[in-house]
Amino acid sequence: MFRRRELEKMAAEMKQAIIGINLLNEIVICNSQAANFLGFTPEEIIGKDLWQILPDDPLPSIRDSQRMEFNRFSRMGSKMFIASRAPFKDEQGRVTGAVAFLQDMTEHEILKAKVHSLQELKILLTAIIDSTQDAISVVDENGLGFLINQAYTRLTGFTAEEIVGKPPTVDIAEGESMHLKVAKTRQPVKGVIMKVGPKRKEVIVNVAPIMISGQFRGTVGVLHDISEIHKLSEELERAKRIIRHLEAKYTFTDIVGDSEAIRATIAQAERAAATPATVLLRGESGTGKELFAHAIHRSSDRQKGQFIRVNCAALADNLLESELFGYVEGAFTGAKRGGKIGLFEEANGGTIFLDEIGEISLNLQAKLLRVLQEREIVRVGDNRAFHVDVRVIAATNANLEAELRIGRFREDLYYRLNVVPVIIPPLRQRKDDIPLLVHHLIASFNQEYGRCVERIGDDALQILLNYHWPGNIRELENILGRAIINMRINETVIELLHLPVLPLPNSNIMDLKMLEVQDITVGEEDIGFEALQRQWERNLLLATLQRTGGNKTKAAKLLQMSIRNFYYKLERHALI
Ligand SMILES: Nc1ncnc2c1ncn2[C@@H]1O[C@H](COP(=O)(O)OP(=O)(O)OP(=O)(O)O)[C@@H](O)[C@H]1O
Repeated sequence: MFRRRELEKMAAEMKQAIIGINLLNEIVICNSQAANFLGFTPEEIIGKDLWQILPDDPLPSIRDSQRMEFNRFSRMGSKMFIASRAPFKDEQGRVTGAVAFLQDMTEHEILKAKVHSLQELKILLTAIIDSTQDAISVVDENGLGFLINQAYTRLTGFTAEEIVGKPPTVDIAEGESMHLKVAKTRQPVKGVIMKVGPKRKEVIVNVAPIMISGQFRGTVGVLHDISEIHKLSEELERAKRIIRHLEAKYTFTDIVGDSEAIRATIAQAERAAATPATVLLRGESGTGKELFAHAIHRSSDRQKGQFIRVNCAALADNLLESELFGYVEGAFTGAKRGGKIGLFEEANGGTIFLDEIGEISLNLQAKLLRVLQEREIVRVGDNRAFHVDVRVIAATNANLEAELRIGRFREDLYYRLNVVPVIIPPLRQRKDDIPLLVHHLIASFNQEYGRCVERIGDDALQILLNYHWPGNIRELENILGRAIINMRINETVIELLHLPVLPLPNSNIMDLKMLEVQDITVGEEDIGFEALQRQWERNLLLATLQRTGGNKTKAAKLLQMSIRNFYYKLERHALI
C-alpha cells in the first residue's frame, strides 16, 4: 500500500500515467501523462467523479477490498491499456483512496502479453497434471490424443510423441477404447479393467467427457495400476490377520463362573496353557470354546505371537486348504501372482485355533496330521516342505469317537489332537453360574447399548434357572439382549414380561403348530408375519440343534439343507 503524499510525488516525477480517487470516488491524483492518455488536461480531471471519466474502472472496489491488482487488460473507447491498481492510506494508516497505474498498449503488444500469460498458464497446468500420481490421458473432440502426463508414461511406457495426434486405440493391448465410447455416448464410464502398453499392464480406467459451455470438447481418462490395488488388498488382508490376532482378547479371568465344573475346566486349561501341547477343546455350541482358546494363548509363552482363528466349517475344502497351507504361483486358476502364504506360516511362533475341526475332509486331515507330526507344511502346488512352529488348539462339538467308528475321522489325527482334551461343561450342568453370568452380561449390555439395567427380578431369574439351555451361554446372551431391548428406557429390572418365550425342552421340531404357539412374544413390535416367521425360524434352528446335541452337521442334515446354508442362518439369528 502507498501513502498519498508519496503517490503525488511519484505522479509528478514518473513517466507512467497515474490516476487516483478518494473515498467519494473523486479523482484526486492525475499526472499529465494520465490526463494526456485520457484526452484531457489535469485541471479538467482533478475533482471529477471517476465514473464520468472511466465508467468501468474497478478502482472503488480495489479501495474497499484493500487488495491489489496487477496488469489487468482494460479498454477505454478504442484505447487498450493495462493497469495495476492498489489502495492508498493517509498518514494515520487509514485507507483513503485507490490509485491506478495505466500503461498504453497497442493491439499487438496486448496480444503478445496475452500469449505470454497463456503460455504461463499452460506451464502451470502441465506442472499440475504431472505432479499427480494418477495416469491421465486427454483425447480431443476429433478423437485424437491431445495430452498425457508423466504418470501415464511411467505406467504405459508411451511418450507424448507416440500418443498426441494419434487415435486413442494406440495404447490398448486388450479391451475397447473408453475414450471412443465416452465420445459416442457422452456418458462417463467407471472402473473398466483393460490392458495397456507393450507390457500389457492391467489397469482400471475411468473416463469422463469434457464439456465446455455445453459443447463437447473431448474426453479425459484416469488410469490406475491394478498391481497397486493388488498390493493394497494384500496389505489389507495382512491387517485383517493382525486384527484376528488382536481378537485374542480374553484371559482366564474373563471366563465367568464359580461352579465346581467350570473351575475344574479352567484349572485343566491353565495346566495345558503352560505346556506346548496341542489342545482339543470339546463342548456344545456356545459353551465358550473360543473364549478358552483365547485364554490359553494369552497365558502361554506364545502370547506375543499371532493368534489366528479358522472356522473349518465355514470354508469349502479346497479354499480351506489354500488358506491353511498357502499356495505357489500358478497352483490353480485364479491363484494370485507370487502365490500366497498360508495361515500356518502366518501363525509361526503363535497359535492357530482350528474351530469345528470335526468338519474337515479326510484329505485335509492327512495334511494336518503332517503338521502335527513333522511340524512341516507344504504349500498347494509345491513340493518343498517348510518348518513351522505353531501351537494348535482345535475345538469341536461333534462326537469325534462316533466319527472315528464310521471312518469319517482319522484315528491317528484324533490321538494327535487329543493330547490334552479340555471338556467344557454345558450350561445346564452348571446352572449355579447363571446368576453370575447374568450379572456379567447385564454389565456388558449396559455398556454396549448405553443402558442402566441394574439386575434381574426373581421370577425372571427362576425361568432362566429352569431352562435347559441348548444354546448355552451364547443363547443366554441372546435372551438377555432381547430382554433389554424389550425394556423401556427407565426400567432397571429385567422382569418376566421382558423375556422372550423360551422353547420347551422336548418340542417336536416338525410340529409347526406347536412352534407357532410358543413363538408369540410379549413386545408389540414382535407381532406381525415377518417377526413371527423370524422367531419361528430361530426356534426351529435351536430346537434342531438341541435334538442333535449341538451337532450342526447333523442338524443341517435333519433340516435337509447344506451345512453352509445352515451356518448362514445361524449367523443371521446370532446363534454363532
Ligand atoms: N464362561 C463365560 N463367561 C463369559 N462369557 C462367556 C463364557 N462362556 C462363553 N461366553 C460367551 O458366550 C459366547 C459364546 O462363546 P464361544 O463363541 O466361545 O462359544 P463356542 O463354544 O466357541 O461356540 P461354537 O461351538 O458355536 O463356535 C461368547 O460371546 C462368549 O464371550
